[in-house]
Amino acid sequence: MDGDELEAGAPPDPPPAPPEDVLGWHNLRYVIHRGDRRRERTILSGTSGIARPGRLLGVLGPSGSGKTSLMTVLAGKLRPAADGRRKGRGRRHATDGLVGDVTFGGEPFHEGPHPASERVPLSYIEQDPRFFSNLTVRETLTLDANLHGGDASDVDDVVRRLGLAACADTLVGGDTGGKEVRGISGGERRRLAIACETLSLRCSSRVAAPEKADATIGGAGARKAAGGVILADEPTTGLDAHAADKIVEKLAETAREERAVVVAVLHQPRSAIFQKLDDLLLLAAGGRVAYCGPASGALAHFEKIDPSYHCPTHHNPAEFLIDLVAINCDGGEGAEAADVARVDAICHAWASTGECAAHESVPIGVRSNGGGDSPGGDSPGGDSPGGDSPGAGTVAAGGSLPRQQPGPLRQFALLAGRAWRQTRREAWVRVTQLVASAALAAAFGVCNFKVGYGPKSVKQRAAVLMQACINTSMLAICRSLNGFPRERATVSREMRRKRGGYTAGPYFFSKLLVETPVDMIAPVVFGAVVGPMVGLRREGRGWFLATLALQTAASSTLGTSVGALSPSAEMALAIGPCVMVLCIMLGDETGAFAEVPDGLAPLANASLIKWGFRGCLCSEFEGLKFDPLGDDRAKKDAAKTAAKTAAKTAKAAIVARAKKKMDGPCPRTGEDVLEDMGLPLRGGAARAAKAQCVVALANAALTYLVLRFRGA
Ligand SMILES: Nc1ncnc2c1ncn2[C@@H]1O[C@H](COP(=O)(O)OP(=O)(O)OP(=O)(O)O)[C@@H](O)[C@H]1O
Repeated sequence: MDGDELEAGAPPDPPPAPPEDVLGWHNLRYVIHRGDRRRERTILSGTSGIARPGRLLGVLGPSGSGKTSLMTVLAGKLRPAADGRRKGRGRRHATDGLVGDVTFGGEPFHEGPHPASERVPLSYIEQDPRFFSNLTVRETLTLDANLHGGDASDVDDVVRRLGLAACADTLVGGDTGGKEVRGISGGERRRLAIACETLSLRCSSRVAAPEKADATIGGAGARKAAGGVILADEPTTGLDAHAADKIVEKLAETAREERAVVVAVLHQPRSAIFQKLDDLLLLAAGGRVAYCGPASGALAHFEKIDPSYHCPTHHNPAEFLIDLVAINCDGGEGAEAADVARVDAICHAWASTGECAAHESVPIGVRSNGGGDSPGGDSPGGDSPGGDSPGAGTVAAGGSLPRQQPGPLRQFALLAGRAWRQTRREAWVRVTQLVASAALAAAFGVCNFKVGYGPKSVKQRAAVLMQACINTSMLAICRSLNGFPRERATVSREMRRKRGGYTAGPYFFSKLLVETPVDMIAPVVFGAVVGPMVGLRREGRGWFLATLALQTAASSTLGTSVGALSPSAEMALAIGPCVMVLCIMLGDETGAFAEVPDGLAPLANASLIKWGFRGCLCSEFEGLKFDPLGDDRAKKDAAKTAAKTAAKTAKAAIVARAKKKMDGPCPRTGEDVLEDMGLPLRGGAARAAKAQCVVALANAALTYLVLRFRGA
């Protein structure tokens, strides 16, 4: 078109046809080197293929053929790096290399400044999906819907569609930090995972226009945006045939109804499951592609390669196909060579097809309708539910925004509600803590009953206070080390969601706000029992209890920061107690555990035990009066005996002997004790409380930053 035509008002070129929402992977090559090149292992070798919207693609192949590795790459957990090194979480190897492209709608899916995965909802259903154990199925889905800006009608709909109505009010169960809670079955769990992803796709795909805000997918006033991508890694493993069948049925339905690209790795699916697959990707060892196209055309394709590759009637086609590309290493050299030759021939046959060439090219023909590139004459574009309207399934410019995603405050409120439910339903943990704390306090009280005000009571008081401090800290740190890292897997999945996810702040601070006050109850009960039994100074008991409560907060946040920094729950549990012992060593003001060298003294300021113990000491000894001949228990007994058996002079002699037995000279006041320890004589408890708050805030800030920048 020349300039004259433009000036004459000729219509401009029509905009290019929107790219079809096809997920493609092109020439993926993933090699692992173990130390040197001779120990190179090829996991994926030139793996290419496509998955179409509205269709369920089943990934089959013998064990070790690279199915999970491929899913990891598609999910973006493993990405090609410019220098060929492996990126992302997990173990790193010196020369690990992944090259190739993953595209969606012809655009890079994970790479580049604006990857398609930023606007296309992407879900990864793990083999063992994790949820909060003390929430019911409905509560889990409702929270998900609310985080996506959806409502109860969305929840009701997915509950019905995924067949979860019967267990909607059952606890999900499992272990997220407490005891193993009995809950829904394995199959229901997987269906719940699919329900969550369906909900996510549905809410995310809504058109943001206010007048259409309440339209549901497929209903008036709404149109389907990019249906999203669901990747399911072995969703049927460990389930009985019927439950596995149901899962695949639901995945296929989700693909159709949400117009999503659904890719599922399946292990030895039975015939009924194979029939439910729309498309099939068959991998041989090393991630080599033996077939990628409509499942209905697979058997014909192999028969075309060699008529002997004919699947006998009544034979499970999935098993037949997997056997066809499996290499039997136990059958002797000859048999193995024959298997290798057969698999080579099959993979070469696929590599020479036009479909394979189309899948390999980047970007592949995804911008066209793509209906003609399927083998076996079966046209995926033709029968794709999403293919009925050219406009349907296109991604709105800039992505279709979901309806009213909740802001941080709303997220905070929703997550605080969940934390509260989880905490409330773990009442048995709290009751156990309370009983254990009260029993421990009683034991302490009996062993140090009414220590009195004699010289010996100085050590006894200090010992009780130190033990109270350590007990409080251990209780709190164990609780958060046990709970926090375990729920990280669930939280990490939720936080990573592009839509309906939440940020570190609302999650962490809602958890802190709900759990910490509840965690404070047991130590306060401990202090309330120990104080009167031991005979701690009555006026100082308020500060004593407050110090224990703050100690709980500081220790909980220390536990969460260790949990956030540790890669796994097991490592957190290994590191946490060591950190606590270090805190005890550095924080012991009496020098009973260790003499901290001067060089390490600044480090001691980070010890929460130091401030907790100091707070307890100051609250106890400030204003305390001692009596060298007073009501020390030993002396009392001695004096009583003396009164009965001897005259006044004899009594004096006994008292003198008792005094001699005591440890050193008796201080006159608590301030003498504080002075000896180098502690402030006035207001020490308040200053220690401030320092405890600083330690707690520093740990909370560290946890927040780790969650914020590294994710849960
Ligand atoms: N990080 C790694 N280091 C070493 N080997 C690896 C690594 N990742 C994958 N492999 C190897 O690559 C091969 C493919 O692994 P992958 O888990 O993808 O296979 P799979 O087809 O999913 O197997 P299965 O069906 O048994 O689950 C396996 O032999 C595995 O041992």
